[in-house]
Amino acid sequence: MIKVSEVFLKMENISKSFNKIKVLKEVNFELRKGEIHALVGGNGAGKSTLMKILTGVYKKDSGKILINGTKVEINEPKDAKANGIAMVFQEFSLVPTLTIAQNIFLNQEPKSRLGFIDDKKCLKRAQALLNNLNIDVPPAETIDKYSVAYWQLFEIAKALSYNSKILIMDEPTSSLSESETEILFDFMKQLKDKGISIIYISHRMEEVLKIADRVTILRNGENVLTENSSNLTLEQIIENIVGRELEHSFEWQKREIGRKEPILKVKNLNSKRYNLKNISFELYPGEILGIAGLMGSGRTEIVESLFGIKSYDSGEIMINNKKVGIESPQEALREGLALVPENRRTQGLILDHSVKNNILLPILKKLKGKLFINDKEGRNITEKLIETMSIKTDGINQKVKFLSGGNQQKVVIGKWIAHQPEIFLMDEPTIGVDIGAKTEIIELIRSLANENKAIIIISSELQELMAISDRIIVLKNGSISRTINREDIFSEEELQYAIQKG
Ligand SMILES: Nc1ncnc2c1ncn2[C@@H]1O[C@H](COP(=O)(O)OP(=O)(O)OP(=O)(O)O)[C@@H](O)[C@H]1O
Repeated sequence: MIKVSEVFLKMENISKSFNKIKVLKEVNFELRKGEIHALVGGNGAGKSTLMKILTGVYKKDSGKILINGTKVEINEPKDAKANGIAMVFQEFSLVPTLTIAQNIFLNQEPKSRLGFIDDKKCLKRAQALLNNLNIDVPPAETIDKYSVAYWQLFEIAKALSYNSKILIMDEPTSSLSESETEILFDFMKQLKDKGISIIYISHRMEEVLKIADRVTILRNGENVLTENSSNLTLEQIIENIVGRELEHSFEWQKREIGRKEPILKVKNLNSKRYNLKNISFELYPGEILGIAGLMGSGRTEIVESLFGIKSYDSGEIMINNKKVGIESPQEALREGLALVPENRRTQGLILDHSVKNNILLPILKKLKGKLFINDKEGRNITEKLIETMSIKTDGINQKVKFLSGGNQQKVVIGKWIAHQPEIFLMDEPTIGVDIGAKTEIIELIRSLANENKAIIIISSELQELMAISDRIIVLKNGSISRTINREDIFSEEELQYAIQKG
């Protein structure tokens, strides 16, 4: 066992500005050998920027970095790699059709003397690495046979393949189920015992308290606290992140819904390709319907089928008692649906466009005056949304790619709110969103429902699902195993049990 005390990495007085705006203000951060150190903070607090400086993606304006007491210069990614610093990517960079070994050594394949890729050497090295990490899988197998939790482990193995001593993990559990998270946490504890230090970025505070030895909180580019996690409570962490008491909470409120005529009826939806079996349910105006289930249970497939992204073999979708045959997102929009997708980077935003253009995109037609687009109205809508959703941006013309992850997510939601659909489909709408904004988004969804909008929400965060849903559909292997009124569920554990057992 490594004794967690030796300071391994020190970042001293790190400052960084973008366009004269200081996003890091003399930040100090320290990492011990064999330590799991959580780096937390609100959206735009500066976590990623600090880590991008450590990994050589951005250059710091001032401050210094020391490893084992010696000052190091990290000016580009290869300097970070040479100093044993590796980032585990949240958006997986693995290729499903390649083997575990090929994925681990992708772009750094062992070569034969003649310069060809040496598959045997690759397999042997992968086996040694996997053995060392106690990952019991055959390296010659393709990775598509494994669950996302294992993909995470392969990503970590890949990061460790060049002898990294510091691992940076950015929201690693956001697409993992509870049991998969356990697999990852056990693995992280093993790495810790091997003397590897982990910087753990997360917006899930219960997990932070569970896995981290110490916690550093950034707020508005400043380090406001570094403390042993055993000395901290959940409330203290949240208060320091937000800088004030939370305005809203995760408490469930019973809402009255007039269940006369459903706005949406789904009857016997089947899809062999996407493994959906006899999906039938109804959604009422003003209702928030939660969808719970494990990864791969068919949650995303249902909303994508409704939105015309995925096709289905048989079944019926009715909106306002009229049968619809939605075959594309454009048709779905016309029928009054909107989807906040799970993967905002590829499906939700045009990163090179401004906040304003992204928000106005779905309503451009509505804004078109006789000859030109009504710019003033567009600006007003955008400014109002930025304010109500507390989107942290330099202005309405800032390119979305320069916003922090959580603020990008708010833009995705904002753009569909501006569109004012009758039916909202939301797939993990608060992934990457900080705790303060999460409660605000929950409140916002409630107010949409109070305006009689109908909402379907998928979330793997049960606390969130319990806080917001009026009814919950539980999915198992592509079928609805149960539909439960929220008032009949008394604890998160009960819902967890229903999800696992069906
Ligand atoms: N390349 C850039 N150009 C301009 N501004 C930037 C750039 N990168 C980051 N910023 C700004 O710096 C601030 C800090 O962003 P950063 O991504 O570090 O936040 P974060 O704490 O990681 O947030 P999140 O939890 O949302 O991921 C934000 O206001 C962001 O808009």
